[in-house]
Amino acid sequence: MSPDALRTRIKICGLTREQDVDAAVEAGADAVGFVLYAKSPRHVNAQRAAQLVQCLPPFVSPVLLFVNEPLEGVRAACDLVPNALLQFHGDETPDYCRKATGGTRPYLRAARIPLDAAQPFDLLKFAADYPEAQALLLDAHVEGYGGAGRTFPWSRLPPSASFHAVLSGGLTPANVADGIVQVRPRFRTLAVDVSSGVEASKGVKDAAKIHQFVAAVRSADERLARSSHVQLPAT
Ligand SMILES: O=C(O)c1ccccc1N[C@@H]1O[C@H](COP(=O)(O)O)[C@@H](O)[C@H]1O
Repeated sequence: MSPDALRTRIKICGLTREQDVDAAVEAGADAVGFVLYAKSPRHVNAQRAAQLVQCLPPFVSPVLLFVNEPLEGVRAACDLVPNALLQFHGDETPDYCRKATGGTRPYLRAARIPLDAAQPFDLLKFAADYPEAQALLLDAHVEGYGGAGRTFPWSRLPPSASFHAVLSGGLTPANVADGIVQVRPRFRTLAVDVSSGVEASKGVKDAAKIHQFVAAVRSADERLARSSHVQLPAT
C-alpha cells in the first residue's frame, strides 16, 4: 500500500454546538473532538459531549480530549461516551494512559513540539514511551496546552517514523495542504486535526471554513496521489 494514495483522515476539534457537529459531518470529517478540559474556552462537560455525540452518524468517531484529568473523570466520561477515542493532551505518563484506557481502549497522545529550535525534543523516543498509543498527535508546545492556533516548524519532525501520526497545531484552510505534502511522507499514515483554524470565535465553528479545510485536504491528497504515479518512459 502506498501511503501517498491514502485519503487523509480529518478531525475537527473543540465542538460545543449541534450545528457545528452537523457541519463537520456534512463536510466529510472522520472524527469530531470534544474538549473535556475545564480551562479551555471550548470546554464541554461529559454530559454535554454525550448529547453532542447523538448527532453523529455511523463511522464518524467521537474523540474526548483530556488534559491531566484524574482517572475517575476519564472513566466517568467513557461510561457516557462508550465509543470514544481518547486524546491525552497534557502531561499524562505512559502508566497513566495505560490505567485510563485499561490497556485496551485506543488513544491519541499529544506530542507537544517546542517552537524554539534550540529546545531539544526526541519524537522517536516519545513514541517509544507510548507503544499502546494508536497515533501521536503532533502539536505546538504552547501555554495552556493546546488550541492556540500556533504551528510548529514541521522541519523538526524526523525524516522517517513507523507510527501513525496526526498533524495539528495552527492548521487552516490555507496551510493544511502544504502540511500534508511535507509531513505525510515521514509517517506510516497521517491524519489532520484542526480547531482554531475553522472557528468564527473560540468554541464557535464556521461551517464555510470547515468546508474549505476539507477541500484543501482533498487537494493535497490529489497532489500526493499524482506525484506517486510511476512515470513510464515515452516509447
Ligand atoms: O482546544 C483547546 O482549547 C485545547 C485545550 C487544551 C489542549 C488542547 C486543545 N486543543 C487541541 O489543540 C490542538 C491544536 O489546536 P489548534 O488547531 O491549533 O487550535 C488540536 O488537537 C486541538 O484539538
